[in-house]
Amino acid sequence: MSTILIIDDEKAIRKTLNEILTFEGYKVTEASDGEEGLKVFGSTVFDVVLCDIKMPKVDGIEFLVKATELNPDVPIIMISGHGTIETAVDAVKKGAFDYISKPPDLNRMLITIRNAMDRNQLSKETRTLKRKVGRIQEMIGESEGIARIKDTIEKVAPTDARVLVTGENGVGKEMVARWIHEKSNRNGGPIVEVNCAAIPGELIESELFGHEKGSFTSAIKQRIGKFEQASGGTLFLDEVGDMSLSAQAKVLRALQEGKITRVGGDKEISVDVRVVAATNKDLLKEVEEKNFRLDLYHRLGVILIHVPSLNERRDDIPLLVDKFLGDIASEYGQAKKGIDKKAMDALQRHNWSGNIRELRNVVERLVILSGKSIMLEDVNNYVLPR
Ligand SMILES: Nc1ncnc2c1ncn2[C@@H]1O[C@H](COP(=O)(O)OP(=O)(O)OP(=O)(O)O)[C@@H](O)[C@H]1O
Repeated sequence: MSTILIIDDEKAIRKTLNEILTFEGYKVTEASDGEEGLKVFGSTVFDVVLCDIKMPKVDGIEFLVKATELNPDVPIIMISGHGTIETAVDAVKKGAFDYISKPPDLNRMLITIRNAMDRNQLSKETRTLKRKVGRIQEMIGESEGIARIKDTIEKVAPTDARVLVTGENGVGKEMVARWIHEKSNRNGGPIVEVNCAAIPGELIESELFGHEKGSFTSAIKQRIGKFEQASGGTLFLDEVGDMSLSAQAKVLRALQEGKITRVGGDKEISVDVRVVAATNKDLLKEVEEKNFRLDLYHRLGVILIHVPSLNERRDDIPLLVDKFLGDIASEYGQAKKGIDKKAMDALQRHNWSGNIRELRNVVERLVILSGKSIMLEDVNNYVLPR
């Protein structure tokens, strides 16, 4: 059922609009001023908002500006009273979907709402399409290790089971997480990534759970956290081994109860999120050293997927080299370069230290520096022995 938020300080108007729209089959929520409107808007996603311009505390324009910052996708229709038409036009310039005049003409109002709903639907579809176009790359590899991973992904993706992906840097852990999401029933929803190592300890909780305005010095406005953003989809916690113990405790609670509380807030918000985590650390060792909670380890690692390093799956190297030769050629707008068998054998035997990213860099270097075709001597010259 499509949802509408009505914000108006005049009770009679709210009541009338509510009755009409409920009769039309919409689910309606009311707020009596911009401040209350922002609170409700911040905790629920509506399809359309109807907002009066002249209101006490936070007026319609202020609501529009703040709400658009919080979620630019929800169309907001301004309700303009006598003398606020100019402001209404201004509001449209500021991003409002449209405006209707008070007292509203019933047909025009319903058409405007229908159009707003259509635009909302369209932007949702565009997002889904964009996700599909920006599709994740194919997972290359026929080695036993990769075949087992692909098989596990097929089995676990459609369940909501949590998965912990382990392996060295650059082995393809993120790719595994993206495929789990892609093959799951949540693939219409978002996959939201958090790199726990890249976020300073004191900010991680606000990053994950969001914060209310003023909850700490730099919290100048309300912010939705990654758990909420990922609702209906998948949350990918990368480098989970680097998360602080206090954030671990909150993540554990979120996983146990399916609820989060924003930093500085007191309301519990339900989230429907599947978590896939990844780490290059030995988490059980981290548990022994008291850097990681055992209970969280068990919560995260229902299914364990270990991605082997490149040196442990040498059979895949020729396939990866071939794929990169193709990718690089199309990036450069050139014909795909050939590679001599001896050169390929040398790449396959090479002692790789930096996994797939290093392999790709090496292939790119060879494409740039070698002649018509990549020869053994190019590999000897341009790939440092280890
Ligand atoms: N099997 C594969 N086939 C093709 N490309 C791959 C494969 N595995 C990884 N890649 C590519 O290698 C790069 C590194 O992969 P990814 O980011 O998934 O690794 P990671 O283990 O998550 O790395 P990090 O530990 O640095 O987060 C990416 O560009 C990815 O597309």
